[in-house]
Amino acid sequence: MPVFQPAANSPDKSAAKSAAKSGTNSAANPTLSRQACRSHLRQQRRAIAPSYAREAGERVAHYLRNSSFWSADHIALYLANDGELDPAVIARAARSSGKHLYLPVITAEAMAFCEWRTDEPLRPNRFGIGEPTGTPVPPRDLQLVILPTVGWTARGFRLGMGGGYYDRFFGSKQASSAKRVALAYDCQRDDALEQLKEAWDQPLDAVLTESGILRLD
Ligand SMILES: Nc1nc2c(c(=O)[nH]1)N(C=O)[C@@H](CNc1ccc(C(=O)N[C@@H](CCC(=O)O)C(=O)O)cc1)CN2
Ligand SMILES: Nc1ncnc2c1ncn2[C@@H]1O[C@H](COP(=O)(O)OP(=O)(O)OP(=O)(O)O)[C@@H](O)[C@H]1O
Repeated sequence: MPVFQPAANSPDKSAAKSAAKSGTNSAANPTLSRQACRSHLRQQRRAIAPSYAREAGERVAHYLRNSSFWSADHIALYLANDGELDPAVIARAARSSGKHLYLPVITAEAMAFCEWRTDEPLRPNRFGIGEPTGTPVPPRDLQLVILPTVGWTARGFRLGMGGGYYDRFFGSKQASSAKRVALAYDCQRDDALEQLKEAWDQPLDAVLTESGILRLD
């Protein structure tokens, strides 16, 4: 049985601070800093043991089902890639409760969500992640969006893969009013990432990890 502990997150081990030490975290070049932090945090994420990952997937489904976020009937999530915390158990629980699920579908810059029907064949996007082939759902129809995460802070800042897809989705004119819950491991928390915040970064409603739900309201 894996042991679950709060993130070992001493300031010196933080991705943002180590990027600073290696000279990549200059305020003059926030893009480079983000890249350095992403690379460090993604490496850490990929190193998580499969048994820990499985238990974490069960735990986050348990926490979510016991939260007010579970009242949503239209839920966007993602197919795990690159060591991301896998929402598969959440997806199974949602399907057996009769909820509608949606997956991201990307074009060059934009992202929409299409319904993910049971047993529907998916088409890989340019990153090799499967996508449904139907019509995009109007963003206002989504009630809960579970976001893939590279890094997060206790104040609700999220660092993603760097495409800016989720920020553009939530920042767009027909913006979705869906609740935004980042799904991540405790070890992806690095409060020093706050320094990298930009005007376009969209706030989260909560962060869901193997330890519980951190609400940000
Ligand atoms: N599971 C999952 N689905 C998602 C996202 C995500 O972060 N996770 N996205 C969140 O926005 C969108 C896709 N964005 C992505 C951006 C970069 C890479 C990626 O693997 N990049 C490679 C470089 C590959 C290349 O340049 O061809 C890399 O950084 O190693 C994957 C997904 C929509 N779907
Ligand atoms: N609302 C927006 N309008 C225009 N450009 C944006 C917007 N949001 C993000 N971008 C662009 O997208 C790029 C990547 O953004 P960012 O580093 O925040 O991505 P991310 O949140 O890590 O990625 P993702 O959401 O795809 O996982 C930024 O450099 C910025 O130029």
